[in-house]
Amino acid sequence: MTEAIRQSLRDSKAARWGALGIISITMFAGYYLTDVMSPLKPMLESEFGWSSTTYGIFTSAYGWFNVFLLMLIFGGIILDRMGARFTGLMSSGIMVVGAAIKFWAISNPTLITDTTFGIHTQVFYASIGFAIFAIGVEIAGITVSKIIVKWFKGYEMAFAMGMQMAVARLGTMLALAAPVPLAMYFSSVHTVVENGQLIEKMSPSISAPIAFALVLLVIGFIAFFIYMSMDKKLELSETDPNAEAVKPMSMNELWSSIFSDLRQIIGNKGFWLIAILCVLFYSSVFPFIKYAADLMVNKYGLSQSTAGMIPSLLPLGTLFLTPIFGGIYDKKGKGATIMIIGAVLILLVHTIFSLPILNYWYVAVVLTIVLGIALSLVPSAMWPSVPKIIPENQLGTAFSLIFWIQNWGLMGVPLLIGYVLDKSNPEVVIAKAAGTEIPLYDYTNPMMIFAGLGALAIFVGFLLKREDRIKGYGLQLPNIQK
Ligand SMILES: NCCCC[C@H](NC(=O)[C@@H](N)CCCCN)C(=O)O
Repeated sequence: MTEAIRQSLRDSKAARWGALGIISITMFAGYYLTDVMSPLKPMLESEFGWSSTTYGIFTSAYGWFNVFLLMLIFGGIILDRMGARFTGLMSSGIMVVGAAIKFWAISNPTLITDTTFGIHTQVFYASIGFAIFAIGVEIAGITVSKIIVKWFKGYEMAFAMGMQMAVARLGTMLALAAPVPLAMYFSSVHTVVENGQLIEKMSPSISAPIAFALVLLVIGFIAFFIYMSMDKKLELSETDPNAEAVKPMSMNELWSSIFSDLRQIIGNKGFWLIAILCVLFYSSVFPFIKYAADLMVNKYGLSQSTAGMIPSLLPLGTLFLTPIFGGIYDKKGKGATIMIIGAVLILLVHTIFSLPILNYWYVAVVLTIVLGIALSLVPSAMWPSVPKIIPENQLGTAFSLIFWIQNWGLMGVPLLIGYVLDKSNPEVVIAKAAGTEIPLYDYTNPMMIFAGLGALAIFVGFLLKREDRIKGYGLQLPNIQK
């Protein structure tokens, strides 16, 4: 046994970090497409006539198929049964298809005037594309998590997860900073009649940043092909030539193994606490990112072209901090405590954002940086804690269930925020309908919702710490085995 472990490919530092580098490219591209529309919200409103509710519908599409069609859960089951190579290739292919549909919808001006199922046809197809893409990016996320456990267990696992998340956040950062400059760079000039006069108008190309995403996703798809050969080598290096071949399962055995896995996972209280903490935490960060640029325009008086800059600082801090906190967890432990501190920061930041005072851009910068620290703390400890609660052969299913629960929040919260924003600002809705000058949105209520999620996350964090004490999961212990 010891001999077999010593000869495994994952014992080579270069091999495991090389594998991580390759799969990180796929996730980088996925995260870029996920948030590419955020800084474009004001443009979508002015160019295509979207409202905040429309934008909320589009954004919530991320969870439609994952949540209602249980795509994520199927993805986890497929991952545990078919393996990382098949699932990774399938999911990165789905990402490309979804992004292509979204690109087609956004770049097709003939869709602007019609409606489908009661919504703007353009929004409908863009949302369908985004929903398909989201199946891919979420299943790719769980696949990558399982791949990291496979290569790094007993080694620097939290650090590796932190590094992968850092590269993915680079994608988020690019998505917040690049789309407006890209849309402006590819803008076109056309002549319109206004007040009886012919005037030249600049129209930004909203589809250009999405075309860029499509190119990145194709590169990510190709990168996964390269990873597949490494995965095969890893498996060969760990296969015992004298071991008997595994007997294929009958259909009945397959179903009963799936149900037995599901039963064991959902009967585990630690799993539920991690999943609830996950949905509360992520719902107070990722949906916030979707509105952050708009918040900067409306609360802090920034121009549309610079508004994405401050939110892009959020992932910037996480690039360095997530691996650092992951490294601390690997060496010193204290996973539950790290998650609680992150949740406290969330509450603090969103409470200050909700106050109708301190409307200075530099306050927004400081708050965004602190939010970035929270976005480093919680994930750096949360994800490497899952393998301490769930056995490796059920990890794909467990990650997929956690992501599934999280997706309820990623889908519901942006929709809720868009709705609350329109409801709390009827004068904006009226002005848009009348075509008069649009007043600023008041973001107090949406930000209070985000703060409330942070408060609940702190509570659940303490429950998790208590459960860890009772069950001895080892969340407060280091990951590296000496
Ligand atoms: N190895 C940990 C993987 C989880 C990383 C986590 N991603 C998610 O939670 C996704 N379900 C949602 C991604 C949304 C992308 N903006 C993360 O912290 O990114």
